[in-house]
Amino acid sequence: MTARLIDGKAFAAGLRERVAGVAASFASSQGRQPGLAVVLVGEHPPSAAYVRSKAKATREAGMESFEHKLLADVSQGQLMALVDELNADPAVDGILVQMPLPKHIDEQEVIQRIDPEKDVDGFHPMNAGRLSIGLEGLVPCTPLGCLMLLQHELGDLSGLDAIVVGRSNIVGKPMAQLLIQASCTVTVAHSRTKDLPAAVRRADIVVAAVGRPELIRGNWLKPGATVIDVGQERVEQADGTRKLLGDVASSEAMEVAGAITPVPGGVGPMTIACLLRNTVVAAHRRAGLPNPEGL
Ligand SMILES: NC(=O)C1=CN([C@@H]2O[C@H](COP(=O)(O)OP(=O)(O)OC[C@H]3O[C@@H](n4cnc5c(N)ncnc54)[C@H](OP(=O)(O)O)[C@@H]3O)[C@@H](O)[C@H]2O)C=CC1
Ligand SMILES: Nc1nc(=O)c2c([nH]1)NC[C@@H]1CN(c3ccc(C(=O)N[C@@H](CCC(=O)O)C(=O)O)cc3)C=[N+]21
Repeated sequence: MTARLIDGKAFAAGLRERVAGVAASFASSQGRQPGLAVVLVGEHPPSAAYVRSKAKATREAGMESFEHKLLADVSQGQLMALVDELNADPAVDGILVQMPLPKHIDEQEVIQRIDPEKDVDGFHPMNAGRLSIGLEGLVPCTPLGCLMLLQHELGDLSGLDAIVVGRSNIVGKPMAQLLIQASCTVTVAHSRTKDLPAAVRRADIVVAAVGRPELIRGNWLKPGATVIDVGQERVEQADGTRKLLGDVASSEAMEVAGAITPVPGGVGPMTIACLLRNTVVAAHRRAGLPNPEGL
C-alpha cells in the first residue's frame, strides 16, 4: 500500500485565491488594500528568502506589502520603535517580525509589543491565551495550515488519537490546542519523551514538528495513519547538493501511512497562505466588518 500525498501546495493555491477575492472586496468597500508589514533583522539567507516569498504572495493576493530590513546590530529600542510605528499605522493590518532574531534581541519583548489585533503570527500571549480558552483570535499560521489539511483529508477529527511531536510556542503547543479543540485525544511529545516510537504507534494523526531530519521512521507509524510533516531542514547530500528534508523518513512512511504531506510542497505553502488569510481577517476586524466567510 502506498500513502496518498496531501497536496499542500494545491490546497494553499486555492486558499490564496479565496483570500484574494476577499481582499478585493475589502479594497472596494474600504478604499484601501489590506496591508502586511514584514520585518527582517540581519542577513540570515533563509529568512531573507522567506521574506521575499511572503512579500510576493502578499502582492499577488491584492494586498499591500511593507518590507522593513534592519541591520543585524539594530538595538532593542530601535526595533521596538519600529513596532510602535507599525502598530500606529492605519495602513498596516498585520505585522510579522521574522524569527529567529539576533541573540542580543529579546524576542518575547518584541512579540509582546505587537498590537494583538495585528499579530498575524498569533505569537502574542493574548492570542496564545485566547486559543487556549477557545476564544476567537489570531491563530499561528503553521498549525492552522496543518489543521486545514487534516480536516480536508479526514473530515471530522473527533475521537481520533493525535500525537504532536515538538512543543514549541510557534508550532507544537498551538497545534495541540487546535487538535484538542477539534476533539482529538492529544499527546504532546518532546525531547524527554521516554518511548517516542511507542507513543507514535498509537496515533491516528501524527504531526511532526521537531527539526530533526527523518527522526520519525516508517515502522513507528500505525498503518493508515495521517502524517503531517512540518520539518524543514536543509541537509547536505553525499554529492554536495543540499536537500530539504522533513522530520519523517518519507519513503518508509509512504509504505505504512494512509496519507502524508510531502516536503517541500506540504505544510510550507500552507503557512504562507494562512499568513495572508490572517491578514485579511485582521483587516476585517480592525475595520469593524464581520469575519470573511470561506477562509
Ligand atoms: N513548514 C513551516 O511552515 C514551518 C516549519 N518549521 C520547521 O519545523 C521544525 C520545528 O520547528 P520549531 O517548532 O520552531 O522548533 P523548535 O526547535 O523550537 O522545537 C523543536 C521541538 O522538538 C523537540 N525535540 C527535539 N529533539 C527531539 C527528539 N529527539 N525527540 C522528540 N522531540 C524532540 C524539542 O523538545 P524540547 O522542548 O524538549 O527541547 C522541541 O519541543 C523545524 O524543522 C522548522 O524548520 C517551523 C515553522 C514553520
Ligand atoms: N515570525 C515568523 N513567522 C513564521 O511563520 C516563520 C518565522 N518567523 N521564521 C521561520 C519560520 C519558517 N517558516 C516557513 C514558511 C514557509 C515555508 C515554505 O514555504 N517552504 C517550502 C519550501 C521552501 C524551500 O524550498 O526552501 C515548502 O515546504 O514547500 C517554510 C517555512 C515560517 N516561519
